[in-house]
Amino acid sequence: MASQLLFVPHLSLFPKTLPFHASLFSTKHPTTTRPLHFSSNSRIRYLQAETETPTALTLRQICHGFVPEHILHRMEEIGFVFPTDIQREALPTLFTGRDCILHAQTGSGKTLTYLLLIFSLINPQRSSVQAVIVVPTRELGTQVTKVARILAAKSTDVEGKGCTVMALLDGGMLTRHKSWLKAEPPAIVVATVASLCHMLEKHIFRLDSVRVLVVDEVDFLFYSSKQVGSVRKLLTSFSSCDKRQTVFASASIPQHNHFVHDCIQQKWTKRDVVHVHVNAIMPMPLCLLHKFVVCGKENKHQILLALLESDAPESAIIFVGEQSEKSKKAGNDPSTTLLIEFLKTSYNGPLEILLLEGDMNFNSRAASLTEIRQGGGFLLVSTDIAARGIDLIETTHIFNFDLPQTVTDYLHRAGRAGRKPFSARKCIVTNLITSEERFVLQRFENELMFSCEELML
Ligand SMILES: Nc1ncnc2c1ncn2[C@@H]1O[C@H](COP(=O)(O)OP(=O)(O)OP(=O)(O)O)[C@@H](O)[C@H]1O
Repeated sequence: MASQLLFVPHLSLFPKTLPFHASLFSTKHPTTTRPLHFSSNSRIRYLQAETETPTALTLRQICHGFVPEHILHRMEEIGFVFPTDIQREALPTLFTGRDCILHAQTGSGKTLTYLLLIFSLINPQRSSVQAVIVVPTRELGTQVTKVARILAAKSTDVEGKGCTVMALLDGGMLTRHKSWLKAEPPAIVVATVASLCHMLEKHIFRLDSVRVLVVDEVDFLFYSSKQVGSVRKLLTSFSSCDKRQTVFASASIPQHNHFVHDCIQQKWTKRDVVHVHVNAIMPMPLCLLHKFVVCGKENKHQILLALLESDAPESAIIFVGEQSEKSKKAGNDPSTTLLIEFLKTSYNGPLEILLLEGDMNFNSRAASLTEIRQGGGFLLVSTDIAARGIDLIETTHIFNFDLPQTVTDYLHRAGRAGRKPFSARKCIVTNLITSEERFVLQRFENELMFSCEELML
C-alpha cells in the first residue's frame, strides 16, 4: 500500500492572511482515493523565527467555522488554547469529513481531537444519537463522558437545547438507559462494546442516525480483548450507513499499514482514510525517564518501599501482573492483595494507598477512582486495567512491580505519567526486574527507542 509522508513547511513561508481552516495544515486531498499516512516527528514549529512574534494557530482558529462558539468558549475556559501535535494535524482533515486513524503518543490529547470533531457535526436540536464513542473499559468511558459533558455544558446565555451525553457502560443501569434512549435520545453515547451491542440488538436505538463512530484504544479492542467479534460486527453495520465518519484512536497500532489495508478491505472506513501518525519515530513521550533495579523475588517489596521513600512521588501507579489461573486454583492470594497489605503496614508516606483491578466489583472500582479524583496524592496498585487511556494528571511515577507482558503494554503503562502536554516536567518509570528479565526490558527499549538507566540501591 502506498504511503505518503507529508512535509509540513515552516509557517513563515505562508501569508498570515490565509483563512485558518484553509491553511497549509489543511489536509484536503480531494483527488486522491488512496489512504494517506501523515507522519511527523515534531517538525512543525510553533513560532515564527523571522519576527519573533508567536504565530501559532490556536485551537479556536483551527476549529473556527466548524465547532460551535459555546464549545470553543468552554474549551478555552478549561485551558485548552493551543493545539497539541495530533490536534493540529488531525482536526483540519477530520473537518473535511474523511475517516481518520489518530495514532499519537499517550497523553497527546486524542480525546479532545475526536470530541471537537463530534461537536462540529452534531445538532443538539435533533432528537437522535448522532455520535458513538466505543471504549474498552468502564473507567475510560466514565472519563471520556466527563470531558464531553464539561465541554458541552452551556452557560445560561446560550440559547437552544444543550447537547446530552450518555455513558452506556458495563455495570451500568441498562434498564434506566433503555428508557432514556427511547424517550429522549442523547446526542452522544459513550459505550463499552457489550452494553452498546446489547442496545443495538434489542433495537433500543439504531446506527442510521449516527454521523460519527469513534473507536478509542482500537488496537486493544482488536487484538487484546474478547470482544473483537462484536467490534467487527459493529463496524460492518456502520459501514452501510449514509454520511458516516469513522475515527480510530490509539497510541499504538501494531502493523498499522496492514490495519489500514484491513479497514479499507472490510469497508470499516472509506477508501481515502487518513492515518495521522504523530511522533512516528519516537512512540515514547520524551518527558518520561526510564530506570530499572535488579532484585530478587524475596526483596522486591522492600526495594519498592525504598524507592517510594527515595523518590517521594507526588502520585504513583504501581503495576502488578494479573494472577495466573494456576495460582488462583492453588488458592494463593493475588500479588495485588499481598502488595496492598505490605504497603498498608510498611509505607509511612503521605500518599493514600488504593487498589484497582478487574476482579473488583464495579462499585469498588468506581470508588477507587473517585477517591483519586477528589485530590490528594495517591499510590494506586493496579493491574493493566489502569494501563489504557486513564488520565490521572497528578501521576509523576510509574512502577512496574512486574514487567508487562508485551511492548505495547509497556508503552501504555508508562504513558499513565507525563500527561500534561505542554509541561517540561520529567516523570519517572521504574522497573523492578530479576536479572533474567533484563533482556526482555532491553527488547522493549529497542522497539520503543528509549533507554533505561540502572539504579544501584
Ligand atoms: N490542547 C490541549 N492543551 C492542554 N492540555 C490538553 C490539550 N489537549 C488535551 N489536553 C490534556 O492532555 C491530557 C491527555 O489527553 P488525553 O487523555 O486525550 O490523551 P490521549 O492522547 O487520549 O492519551 P492515551 O493514549 O494515553 O489515552 C488530558 O489531561 C487533557 O486534558
